[in-house]
Amino acid sequence: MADDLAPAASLQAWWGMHQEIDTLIITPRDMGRIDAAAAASGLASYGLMERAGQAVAAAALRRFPGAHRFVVLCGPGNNGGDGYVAARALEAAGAEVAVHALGDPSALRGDAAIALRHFGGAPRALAEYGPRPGDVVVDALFGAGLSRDLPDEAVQVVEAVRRHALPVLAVDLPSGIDGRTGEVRGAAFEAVATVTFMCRKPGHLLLPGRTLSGDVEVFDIGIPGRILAVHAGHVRVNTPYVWRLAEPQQTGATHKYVRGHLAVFSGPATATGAARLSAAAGLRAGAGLVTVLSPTDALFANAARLTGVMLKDVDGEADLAALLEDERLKTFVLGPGFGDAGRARAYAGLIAAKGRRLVLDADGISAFRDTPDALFGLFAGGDTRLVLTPHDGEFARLFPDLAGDGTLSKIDRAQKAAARSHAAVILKGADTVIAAPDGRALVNENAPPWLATAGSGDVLAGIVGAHLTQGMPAFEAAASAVWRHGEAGSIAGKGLTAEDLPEAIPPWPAA
Ligand SMILES: NC(=O)C1=CN([C@@H]2O[C@H](COP(=O)(O)OP(=O)(O)OC[C@H]3O[C@@H](n4cnc5c(N)ncnc54)[C@H](O)[C@@H]3O)[C@@H](O)[C@H]2O)[C@@H](O)CC1
Ligand SMILES: [K+]
Repeated sequence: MADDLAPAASLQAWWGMHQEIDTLIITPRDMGRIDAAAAASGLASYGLMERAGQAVAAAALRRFPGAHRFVVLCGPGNNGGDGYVAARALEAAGAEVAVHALGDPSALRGDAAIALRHFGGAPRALAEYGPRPGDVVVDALFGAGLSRDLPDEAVQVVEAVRRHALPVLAVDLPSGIDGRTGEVRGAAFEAVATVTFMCRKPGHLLLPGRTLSGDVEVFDIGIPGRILAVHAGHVRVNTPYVWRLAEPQQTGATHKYVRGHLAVFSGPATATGAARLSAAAGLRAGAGLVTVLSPTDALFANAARLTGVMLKDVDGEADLAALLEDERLKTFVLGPGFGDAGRARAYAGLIAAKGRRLVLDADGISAFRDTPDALFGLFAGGDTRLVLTPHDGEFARLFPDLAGDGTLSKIDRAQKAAARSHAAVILKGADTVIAAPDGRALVNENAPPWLATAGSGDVLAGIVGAHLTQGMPAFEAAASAVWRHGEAGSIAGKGLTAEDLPEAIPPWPAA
């Protein structure tokens, strides 16, 4: 199994065409490379720290004009250094400031030691901090360098601040959030807002870090975009910038077959609704034609409830094999409400053998729980023709080792799964990650919380299918589907049901 990601150099060029600095997601490891490159280019690193700390102070003053006191908590690394700069700037602005340090400040090195020297004051010990009403906490204990669980001393302060319900402004990341994974290491501050530098980190977008970061402000401390772009990895925020060049062309001459024919497999008579939701979403999302392929016993149930979408009796492999003779049927959605695992495996095999594209969702994914490698083998080689849309539970069925590896972030899991399965993987959740076999990954952030409702996934599968059948590459088809699905959730609004979603799928965003 080739799990090692070795993104091709050409990917850098791929991103280059889609480059927008504010869509970059920089891991702490990428940030190390960027720091080194910035230093090599002659940028003075203390200048970066000075601008970072000043930005934090400005945010504190702007966000908390009524603060009685700013309590700056400074850690043993450069995050603490930012804190000392901020403390100095807050004092210069006339605010009341208290500074408490974790560890011995005289042990600070490099830029952080310079920042302490410029601050000039003597920080008190962290354990001496006694929360008071009116305090605003500026959390500069740990940022990108957090490498293990928070020490007890810090945990106690986190708890005291929470007990007193004091507002927290975090520097770079709330202390305790792992910047690479978004996980809590022992305990973490819950920030009203976080000021981070240049780009967001995975910990700002992946849960629970996303929630605990509050509003994230990204401040430009002066590292040239060119350096960021070259040394960034292959993770971005899912925005139209990433896939707009792959959007299907809508010309006056667009013909329904040019826009592609999508087929969605229905489950048995007792479970047909999921397929119809997918089909309705596929039609709305731009497929020229959509057909529900129904087992014979479910034909009536489907026929009574379909308009616009066509219906065909497909009740077994022979029927499907015959249907696959029609070259215009390019894309299939298999899984929503499907039920029959044996039949799902057989259908997937036929679709793969005929070189068609497949969105495998729900029961279609679970059907391969005992033989995931058989599925991955079906779609190996050539362009990516498979899109997998698991939630965490389904993911664990196909990739139990990845699901159980606590060292991996959600981004890592999706990337490794995509490489292994030769599929574009949509790892669903409030922080959906989309990954390609070549190592590209996107984190989605436009989904409102109420989108997590029964049937929502069926709609998403249909949108992916519509995009694939219009000829979009799998990764772009998947990513743009997740984005349009999120927009549909916002448009349909709070209290939506999945039935409301197809109607609410928005047009493509203006290029
Ligand atoms: N990357 C950049 O270009 C810039 C980074 N800046 C700041 O620098 C920060 C990163 O600085 P560092 O790499 O020094 O990292 P941190 O300041 O986040 O923490 C690293 C220090 O904490 C120690 N440490 C890590 N986990 C610990 C734990 N659980 N318990 C006790 N000690 C622990 C490490 O040994 C190290 O001394 C960023 O978060 C940001 O705030 C800014 O100064 C602006 C420029
Ligand atoms: K922090």
